[in-house]
Amino acid sequence: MTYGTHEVLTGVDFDVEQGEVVCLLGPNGAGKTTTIEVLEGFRLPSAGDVQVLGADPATGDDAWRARIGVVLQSWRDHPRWTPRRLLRYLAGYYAPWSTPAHPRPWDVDELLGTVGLTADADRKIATLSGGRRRRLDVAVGLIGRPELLFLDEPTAGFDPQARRDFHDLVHRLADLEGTSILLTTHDLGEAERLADRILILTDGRIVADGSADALTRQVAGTSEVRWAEHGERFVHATDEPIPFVRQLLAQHGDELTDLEVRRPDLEDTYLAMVQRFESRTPARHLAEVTP
Ligand SMILES: Nc1ncnc2c1ncn2[C@@H]1O[C@H](COP(=O)(O)OP(=O)(O)OP(=O)(O)O)[C@@H](O)[C@H]1O
Repeated sequence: MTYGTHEVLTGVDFDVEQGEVVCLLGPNGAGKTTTIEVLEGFRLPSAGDVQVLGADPATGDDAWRARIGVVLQSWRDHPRWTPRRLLRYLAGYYAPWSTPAHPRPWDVDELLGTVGLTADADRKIATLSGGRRRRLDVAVGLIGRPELLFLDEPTAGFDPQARRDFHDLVHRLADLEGTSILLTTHDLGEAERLADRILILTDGRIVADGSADALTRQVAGTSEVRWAEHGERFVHATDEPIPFVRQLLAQHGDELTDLEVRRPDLEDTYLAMVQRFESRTPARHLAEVTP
């Protein structure tokens, strides 16, 4: 994918299975939104092959579009309408595409309840807080009961309870309805909780693809052992935490008042992978210009 002469995506190759929750991670400007917009059919790719629900998004018709839900990173809503009116209006577009196997749209009252907007259903959208407007964005993405849902930073602005409720909703959609979900986020805890698979995009390429556990195992890093003894706290970095803890317990077991082993988590893994790739980039350029 290029914007003018600026190459933005150069190595993006992946499949998503039905019911899978895949999370696209990457630094600002890596190309996540561009990738999602190409898959949604909002942008025409400059080259390459894209199939979404069996069709090329560039030529997807209304029947194809009705099967897809989209929550954009920013969305211009209708400030003078109410959430209920907006959702009822949009719901009407999906009704013709309802089938016995896949009834559409979502019942508006039920959906308002699901995203926690019942109390705000009849307020003007302009008067809603940023987080509540974001919940409405999510409802707009869901109203057609999509088989495939694209979520671009869906929880930006959510309070902790709304975030937790949203995570439960994503699990329900994937596990109970078989909805496939591709989302971007900068919240690595969220990615770890939600994603069956994580793709890390850096500088237009996918540099890692796997479950949070598998990625963390790939970058087997140093663990930290923390303990407290006689009111004093200690920390020790080691690649072999188990022998170290065994020795610690054998020597000081009775005196320990606290003990914690912290293994590298997704955030450590993500930062290590992005740094590893970024530190390679200048070397690659150097190699290219060296005769
Ligand atoms: N309409 C556009 N015209 C020209 N360049 C663009 C356009 N949209 C995005 N870009 C460029 O493409 C690159 C990738 O942008 P994109 O928005 O896809 O990144 P992102 O990974 O989603 O970033 P963020 O995490 O900040 O949302 C950036 O260098 C950006 O400046």
